[in-house]
Amino acid sequence: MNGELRFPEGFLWGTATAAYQVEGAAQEDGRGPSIWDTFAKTPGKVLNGDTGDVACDHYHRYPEDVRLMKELGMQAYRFSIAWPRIFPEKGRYNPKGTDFYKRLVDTLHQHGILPVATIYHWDLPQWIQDEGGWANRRSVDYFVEYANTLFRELGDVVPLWITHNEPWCVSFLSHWLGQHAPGHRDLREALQVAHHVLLSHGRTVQAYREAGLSGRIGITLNLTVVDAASEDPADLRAAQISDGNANRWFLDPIFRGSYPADMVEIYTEQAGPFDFVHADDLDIIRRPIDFLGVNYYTRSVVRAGEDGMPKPVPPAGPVTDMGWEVHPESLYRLLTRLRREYTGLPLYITENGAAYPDRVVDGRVDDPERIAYLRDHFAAAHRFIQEGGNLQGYFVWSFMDNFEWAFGYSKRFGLVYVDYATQTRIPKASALWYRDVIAANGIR
Ligand SMILES: OC[C@@H]1[C@@H](O)[C@H](O)[C@@H](O)c2nc(CNc3ccccc3)cn21
Repeated sequence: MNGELRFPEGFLWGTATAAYQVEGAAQEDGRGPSIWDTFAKTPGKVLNGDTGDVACDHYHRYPEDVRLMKELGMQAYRFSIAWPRIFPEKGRYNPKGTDFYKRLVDTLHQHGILPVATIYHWDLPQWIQDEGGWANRRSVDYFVEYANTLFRELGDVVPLWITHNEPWCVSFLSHWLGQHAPGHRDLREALQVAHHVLLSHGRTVQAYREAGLSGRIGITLNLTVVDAASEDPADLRAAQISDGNANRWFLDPIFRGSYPADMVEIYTEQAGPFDFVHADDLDIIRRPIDFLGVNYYTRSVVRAGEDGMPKPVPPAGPVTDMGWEVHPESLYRLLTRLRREYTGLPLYITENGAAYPDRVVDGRVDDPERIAYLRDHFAAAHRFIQEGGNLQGYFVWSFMDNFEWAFGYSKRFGLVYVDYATQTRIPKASALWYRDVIAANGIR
């Protein structure tokens, strides 16, 4: 059909969630507290004082949710595993925690849906934070013990593993900007956290190889395209610095085995010597992975501030309910850059989606903006594939509305609407549209 964009045979279409955002059951079956339980209960940190105590009650309703994924044609489901369910206290393994994920994965298999497990999606056990959290190098060993436990218990039923979701958010957003748990504002600590998270990634890739499992392992990075507000050299340099922080600080160690020199110079000046980087750390971090997960939502535009550092410029074009510019062409630009400058490995869009102020009218949720957003981003991905790009799958964020971190339940990213008062799920028009895209393996 004219104008139809078909994706390669075997292209993987899925959706994604994360444990703290959907599970609820915060104290069930031995789950211990995470830093997000602590953060959400701290006055002023999360809008309306919302918490993940109940969320979407996915812990109990996953059979219904998986059935709905199947009805909507989903081929894969990216979920995260809650570390505080597996090791609720120091040195205590909780098999009941693992049992939940065994039930979830078994249900996914029964419905022919591929399980994709994210080992860490921000819910650090509070007992580790009490020892300094990711800023303490000992967190690396705790993570490897946790990951090895998952490989032992779930390694033969989960084919795709993601070590970390968005090290940038775990480090800079949470320890420098202070917007996410634990809410610190210390650049040196953020750099130590970034390093230890990357080191734990490399150690876990090594552990996965040693476990001799037949699946694949990678990492998910939130990446963007940074444009300068003008051709003024100061704005161009500001964009370079912003790109260094957002993208190159993680891409370079993983794919080149070194931190970007321009950023090392800036950060050393601002935060002191990198004495937390040990001799063979970068060789561990750069251990070959099987795929790269890319979370893309928007591009950014920056100008130089008084100090020459990047300052965001408000979007000129259409934005989502998060205030993020809708810029699908930057997804194409990003993927093309990754292929040109970093890797020919398989790429997966492990998150892409949009929040809009969805409303139920006569039992239905019409979300034309989300359909347009997804269509345009699918088209950008298709253009990359047509030019030879090795994109192998796409996970829409999110399967259902859920706890949107510091925004609580005020932002709806789901393909499925959640009425939190009744826990009723209502597939939005975008879910029905996505079902047709998957069935056709393409867009019209
Ligand atoms: O904000 C939507 C999702 C969020 O719900 C996911 O848990 C998380 O993986 C996620 N990452 C981004 C993009 N990165 C980001 C940048 C600044 C603030 C928050 C997230 C968006 N999202």
